[in-house]
Amino acid sequence: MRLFLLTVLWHGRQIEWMARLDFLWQWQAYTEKQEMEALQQSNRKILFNLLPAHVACHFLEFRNDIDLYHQSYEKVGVVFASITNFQEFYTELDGNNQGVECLRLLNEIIADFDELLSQDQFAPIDKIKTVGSTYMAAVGLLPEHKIENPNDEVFYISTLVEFVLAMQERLLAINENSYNNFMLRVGVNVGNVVAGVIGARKPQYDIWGNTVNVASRMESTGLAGHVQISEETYQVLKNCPYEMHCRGTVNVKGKGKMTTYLLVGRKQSTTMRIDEVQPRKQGNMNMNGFFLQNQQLNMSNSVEIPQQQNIQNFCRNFNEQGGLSLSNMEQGGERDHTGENEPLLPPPPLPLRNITDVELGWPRIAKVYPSEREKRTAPVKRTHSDRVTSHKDNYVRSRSSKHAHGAENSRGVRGRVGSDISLPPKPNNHHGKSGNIVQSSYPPYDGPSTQSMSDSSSDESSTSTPPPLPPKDDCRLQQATPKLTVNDNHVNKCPSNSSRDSTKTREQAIESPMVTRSSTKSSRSPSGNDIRTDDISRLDVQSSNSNPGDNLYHSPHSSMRNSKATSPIPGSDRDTSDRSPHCNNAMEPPQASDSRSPAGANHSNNSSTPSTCARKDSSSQTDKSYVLKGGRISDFEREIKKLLERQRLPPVDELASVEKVLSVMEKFSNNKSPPRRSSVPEDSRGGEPGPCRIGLAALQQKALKQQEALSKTALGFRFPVDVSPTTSTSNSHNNFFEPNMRDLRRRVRWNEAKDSEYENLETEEEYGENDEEAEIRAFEEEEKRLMEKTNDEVSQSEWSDDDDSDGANRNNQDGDEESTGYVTDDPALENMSMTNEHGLTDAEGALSDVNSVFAGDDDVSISSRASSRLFDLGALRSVDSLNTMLEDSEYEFSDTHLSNLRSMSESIAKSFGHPQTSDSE
Ligand SMILES: Nc1ncnc2c1ncn2[C@@H]1O[C@H](COP(=O)(O)OP(=O)(O)OP(=O)(O)O)[C@@H](O)[C@H]1O
Repeated sequence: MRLFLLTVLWHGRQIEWMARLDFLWQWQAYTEKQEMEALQQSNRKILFNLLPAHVACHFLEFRNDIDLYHQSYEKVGVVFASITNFQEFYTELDGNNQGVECLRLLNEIIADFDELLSQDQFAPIDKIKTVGSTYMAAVGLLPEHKIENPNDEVFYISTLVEFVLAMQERLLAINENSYNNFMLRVGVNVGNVVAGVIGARKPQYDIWGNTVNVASRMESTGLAGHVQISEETYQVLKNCPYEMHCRGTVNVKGKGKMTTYLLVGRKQSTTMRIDEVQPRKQGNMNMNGFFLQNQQLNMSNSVEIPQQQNIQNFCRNFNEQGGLSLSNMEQGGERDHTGENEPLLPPPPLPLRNITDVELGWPRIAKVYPSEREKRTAPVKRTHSDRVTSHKDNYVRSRSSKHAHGAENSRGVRGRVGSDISLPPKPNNHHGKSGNIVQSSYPPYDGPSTQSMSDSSSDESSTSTPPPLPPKDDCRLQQATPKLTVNDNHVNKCPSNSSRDSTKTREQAIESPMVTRSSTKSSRSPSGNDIRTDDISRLDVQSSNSNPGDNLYHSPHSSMRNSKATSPIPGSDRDTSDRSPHCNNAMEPPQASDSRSPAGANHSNNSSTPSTCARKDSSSQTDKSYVLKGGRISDFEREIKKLLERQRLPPVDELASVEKVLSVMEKFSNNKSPPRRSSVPEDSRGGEPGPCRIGLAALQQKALKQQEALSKTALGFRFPVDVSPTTSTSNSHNNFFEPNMRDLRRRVRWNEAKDSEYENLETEEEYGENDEEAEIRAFEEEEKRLMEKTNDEVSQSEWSDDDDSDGANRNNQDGDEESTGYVTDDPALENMSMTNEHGLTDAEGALSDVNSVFAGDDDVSISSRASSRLFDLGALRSVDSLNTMLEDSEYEFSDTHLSNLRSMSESIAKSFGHPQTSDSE
């Protein structure tokens, strides 16, 4: 009994042990099977990734078949797409991990292209490989998407083109996110190929043949950003809604000259609504049905890896039924990709190849294809974006957030195919411009504003098209218009006014910042604005009686006061005549107008010692003045002093005559002015010479004398007497001013550099007399400079034709001469100083001479006034302001005189050179 019990116990233990062992074996077998299946799945994935499904099935079925797998195709579309400038982008540096970062970006680009293939519409396309940055794909290789008739050919080749355009869009999106400018150069060809798999290890599926070679040549000989197609491809696509242009003959290596075409993009008219497609349906086949069929096919075919299906059954079905079909896919359980709500429309299971050209209405096929949004209603499928790194995902997400073609929507967004189909394709402007990728990658030119242009063009006073200057120049360009209008009399007090009131500034006319600031119509004093008969008469009388040198150093202070005073103080001029120029230049501290003593006393004080001037720099106005003059007053003053001493100036009275000034002016102008003879006598207007013409006559006589002596002229230096009222026409104005427009524009540009200097003076109400005082100093400074220049010329005893060149040489020789910032491309003007950094321009000074003549101060003669620029700043006017003044005045100034005055001013402005200022000296 005891033995029996032991036996039973031992047997039970044996059974338990066997059971346990069996369990372990079974568990081990199970786990190993699971692992094997997982590995098998993985291998299948890899295989189906490496090879097309049908080729993979071939190798899975005939594992031991080592023969070459090959298959010939009659029609295949081949595309080569190369990122042309990736080589420039790729660099192996430490900063980019020896080029890894560059490759990372390339990988993302290629992955994006691959991702396109996961879209249903591009299911017929088979990626072949990538060679560097060249993407190679083909259509018509898959058994279910063979091109067997012309209709298929159009359809599939167009699909290939759509894929190319989608690639371009993707690349454009990548460029926008990566701040690159990658461009795609694409070549497409159609023809027969041989496909096969090469290699026992790492087998590679490839296609060969002349078609492939030509496609590659289309790419290599193509243009960046364009799609070059062969003649054969064009014949296929010629009825498709693509914009194609014949490029001509391209010399292809090994092929000779080939006619190629550039496929620019889709035609805009291809944006077709679904209701436009409906009439194209025939029988029970309509576009919706066609589309649905393709949807189903594509969705099925897109699942290249039959993971849930026995591979042998899959391959058997595949081979028996001639490839993937809808039924195959349905049997294979791939229908779940369509979703339960998908097939709302009756699915017409007609084969695609039965669709005729008319049925397809191909030109619409590409657009009838679901838009990107519709495509994303496709079955959920892991795309490349799911497999790439998180960086890639972030990149794609960020890009998708900016573009409608984001990658997120392609995942997990399931929709009703029928409803999607029934909806018209989403208008895709991006597609519409896809052919212009290059163009669209650049921002549109933002030209000048319409307002600005219209304003400029509408200004009838403009006689020449202004160059594309900044808008700020507009108002200044207008000032150069020869036609004097009432609006021209508005004064551009300072550039800042331009920004404040653009409308007004366009009407502003300035000759120079200095002149115009003092020639405000509204602020002009009556004495300054109106030329009275008695004033002119006194001018004329004084021109013949007064000593021209008396007022050489007449301070503008006194001039200003004299102009305002009913009775001038001649003594003041003499008091200031021997004054040191230091006190007369722009650095002289201004004094409050209300606190000024009478002119003579004041100037006596000022002229006492130069140090007196310096001691008066305590006022805020003085500080402002210093700022205005760039803080270089002392240098300029010192230089003038040196120059005067060095050149041993002749007596100032000799230089102060109007003849000298005119000769200087004419001499400068003669170098550039065309010969102009004054054929009109002073009294050409008939009747008695008006008081105003008395002043002019004085100038004319002087000028005529010089003109007769000098045969050379340039630039149309014209004296007031030059044109009679009867011969004065607008043409004469234009003829004269047109050559000067460029100079004036240059001058305007230069004046812009001084804008900031005048901003503080723009408000006359705020600064009041300070502006005038600053101008007074500026004119005094200019006076000295002009005197210095005159002395230089006088020291040569005779004017020579190469004055300008001499002046230019002098300027050039002074290496320490400061740049004025004036830039010109005109060699003749290169060395011609238009402005003085510290003060007025020469032209302004000369213009002030003319103004002084018209201002007609009683206490000074014309000659002295002209030479020493003793003029009232209140009376200092631009030609435009003179025009207004004359229009309002009782005197009948002809337009001719005005134009001549203006011409003279312009000529002077063009003729005088820079002052030679030097820090080193
Ligand atoms: N299967 C292919 N994959 C990639 N490129 C190909 C393929 N077949 C041809 N090409 C490319 O097509 C181009 C034309 O080839 P082809 O045989 O006509 O001239 P080739 O003398 O070989 O070209 P190359 O002088 O550029 O080497 C070649 O640059 C080649 O790289």
